[in-house]
Amino acid sequence: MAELNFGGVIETVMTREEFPLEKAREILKNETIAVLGYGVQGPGQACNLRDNGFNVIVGQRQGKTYDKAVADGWVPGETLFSLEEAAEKGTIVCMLLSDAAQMQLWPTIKPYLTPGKTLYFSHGFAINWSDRTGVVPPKDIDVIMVAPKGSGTSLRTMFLEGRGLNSSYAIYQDASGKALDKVLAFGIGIGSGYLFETTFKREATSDLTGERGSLMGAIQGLLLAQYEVLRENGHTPSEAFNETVEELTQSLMPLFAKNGMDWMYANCSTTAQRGALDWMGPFHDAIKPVVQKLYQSVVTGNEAQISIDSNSKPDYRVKLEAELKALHDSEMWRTAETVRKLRPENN
Ligand SMILES: NC(=O)c1ccc[n+]([C@@H]2O[C@H](COP(=O)([O-])OP(=O)(O)OC[C@H]3O[C@@H](n4cnc5c(N)ncnc54)[C@H](O)[C@@H]3O)[C@@H](O)[C@H]2O)c1
Ligand SMILES: CC(C)(O)[C@@H](O)C(=O)O
Ligand SMILES: [Mg+2]
Ligand SMILES: [Mg+2]
Repeated sequence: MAELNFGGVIETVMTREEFPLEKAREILKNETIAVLGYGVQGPGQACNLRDNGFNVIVGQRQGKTYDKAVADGWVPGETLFSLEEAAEKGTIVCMLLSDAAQMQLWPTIKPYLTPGKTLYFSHGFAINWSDRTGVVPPKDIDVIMVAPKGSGTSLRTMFLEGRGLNSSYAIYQDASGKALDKVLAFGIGIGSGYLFETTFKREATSDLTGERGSLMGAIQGLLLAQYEVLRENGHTPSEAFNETVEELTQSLMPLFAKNGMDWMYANCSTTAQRGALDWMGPFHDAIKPVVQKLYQSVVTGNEAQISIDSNSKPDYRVKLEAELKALHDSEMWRTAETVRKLRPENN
């Protein structure tokens, strides 16, 4: 594994050069990979593995996502089964059900986890909060994780573009003595670029913090606050949206994605640089206590419990869809629809 310097801290990283696809195929050549769940990660991982030449089957309950699996070329009775049938046939059983469903269906899946099999996750949730989820694997199986650092949709589109999404990996149980080779082969098989070492606990807590924080929750909170202030002070929707979101995603984010924050700053006016450098402090100081509160809520298991409780309610989907519709129907995101149409490439 490569030893890389991350801002002065050395970490080990597995690269595709060191662990080529041929090696991954060789390691997993006798395995049947059963992907349980065909929501967001399921399709990304199952299709990438299939395209990379692995032996993959899908387990999915009947309904909309079952039909999506058929449309993606999975054949009922050959490569597409019920959850129970797939868990029985699979030698690597992949828990790509929603985190709440992994907990609910654990008593159904567990009997199929016979000695010598491997249980695979893409999140540390079920294992790290096993006191709340009840997911306690038998001792005579391997338990591994590859957690792509991004949406399953991006995992698939980046794979099709010849790119790769980086993932972290961890081993919870190594009954076979071969779990490391297996987890690395799996990570390369699903199309990861680089594989970062972690633990189930670190992945679970950092992932929940990230998605509640800067990746999703905090970004929407910040953008909305600025949009509202601009609107309350007489700016038009298009102006408020352009100065809050459109310029960020279209012009500035690609700059700092490519060459870092200083590069983005260097490509803006001295007026912008002075003001941004002055105001990053007050923003940091206002937000850090909120991030600290969030991290405590994650690490104590409170966030996991909220997720378990809400996801287990029968009207969960209906309520979630209503909340997402309210976001969609808000002035800010309706403005976004019109602004997106005005991108020259969309005309
Ligand atoms: N969404 C992502 O891109 C992403 C990224 C990284 C890691 N993960 C992790 O990957 C795993 C899968 O996440 P996801 O977002 O793809 O899940 P999801 O919410 O899209 O659900 C996956 C599948 O679970 C099935 N399911 C839900 N409830 C069920 C039930 N009661 N009975 C039977 N089937 C049921 C659904 O039919 C669906 O096909 C999770 O551990 C998640 O934390 C997800
Ligand atoms: C894609 C994310 C946000 O990184 C993932 O953690 C998820 O839960 O969907
Ligand atoms: Mg997550
Ligand atoms: Mg994540």
